[in-house]
Amino acid sequence: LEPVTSGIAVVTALAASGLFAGYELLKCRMYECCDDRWLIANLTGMKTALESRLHGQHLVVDTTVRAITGHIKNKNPQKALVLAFHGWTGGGKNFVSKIIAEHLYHKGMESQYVHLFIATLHFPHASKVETYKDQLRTWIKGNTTKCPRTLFIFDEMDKMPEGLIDAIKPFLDVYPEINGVNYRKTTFIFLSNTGGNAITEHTIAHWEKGKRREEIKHKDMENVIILSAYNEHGGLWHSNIIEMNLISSFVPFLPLERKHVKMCIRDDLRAKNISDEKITEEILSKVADELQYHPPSKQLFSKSGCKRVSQKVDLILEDFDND
Ligand SMILES: Nc1ncnc2c1ncn2[C@@H]1O[C@H](COP(=O)(O)OP(=O)(O)OP(=O)(O)O)[C@@H](O)[C@H]1O
Repeated sequence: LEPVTSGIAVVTALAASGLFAGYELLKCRMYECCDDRWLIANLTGMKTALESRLHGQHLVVDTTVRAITGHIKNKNPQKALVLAFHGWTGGGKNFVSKIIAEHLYHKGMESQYVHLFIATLHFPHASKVETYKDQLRTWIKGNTTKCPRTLFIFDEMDKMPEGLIDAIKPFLDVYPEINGVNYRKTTFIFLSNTGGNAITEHTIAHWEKGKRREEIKHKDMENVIILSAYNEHGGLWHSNIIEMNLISSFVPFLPLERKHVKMCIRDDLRAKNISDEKITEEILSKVADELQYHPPSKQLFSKSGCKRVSQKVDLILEDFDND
């Protein structure tokens, strides 16, 4: 009887594992899994979307696309990808993060493999920095274990308790693995307003020399940002992550000019189903006039970038309804 019993056991085990594999396959068709079906890596689409939807940020498109493409295409990257987005409010840092998420994950920002931390929401008390450090390490470890290609976005880095981000330094370094977890395929994006003033000053100096905005080089701006991020108070202040060169790329967001604001206004009107023939230069100017520009003597850049555009457009939508 013995060979028969063991034979039955083998068949049962095989059937069970077959059933389980079938169930997993079916489950991953319907629900998000950490596989190629859901981790779409649409790099061409990402480039096209950034080129067509992001206005006035030539340095961002270039550096971001290159860094992400290099990291994703490398089957065995040496370390996690760490991008530091710096610039004034409303220049598109969150917007770009969203575009990246949408082209790397089928479910975009809704993906369970995309995590957004907002400093004032998740880490509001400087006195609790030690607790936050433990929570952050546990959270990142748990999520990277679930899916190695996870995206972590940290918004408001400038408002993050100082020293906190250094807790994740080992995850950003070149270790093959830490306690059995490999962090090298993860991507971290840090969003920050630090460096915004320095970027603006540099952009004004460039403009005063009569040069085109598109001639501003990433290399010049990168040094400007590193100094500001390290010396201005905020999450990266005197950070080991900068000292140890663990940031793969510092990405400068330039202050937006009136002409870029007008492009954002046009996008917003189109998104609100206003037809192109109704979007006149007069309308664009009318909305653009609602925003504030500086420096006072030159009125070059929108103080809030494109951030308040949608609200301002809402104010004139009634004019279209009455047409
Ligand atoms: N360069 C841009 N091109 C096109 N649209 C933009 C650009 N910058 C901002 N926008 C629009 O303005 C909105 C607000 O911008 P966003 O939240 O990305 O700015 P931010 O740089 O993250 O600001 P903050 O530093 O205040 O968080 C975006 O959702 C987008 O619609």
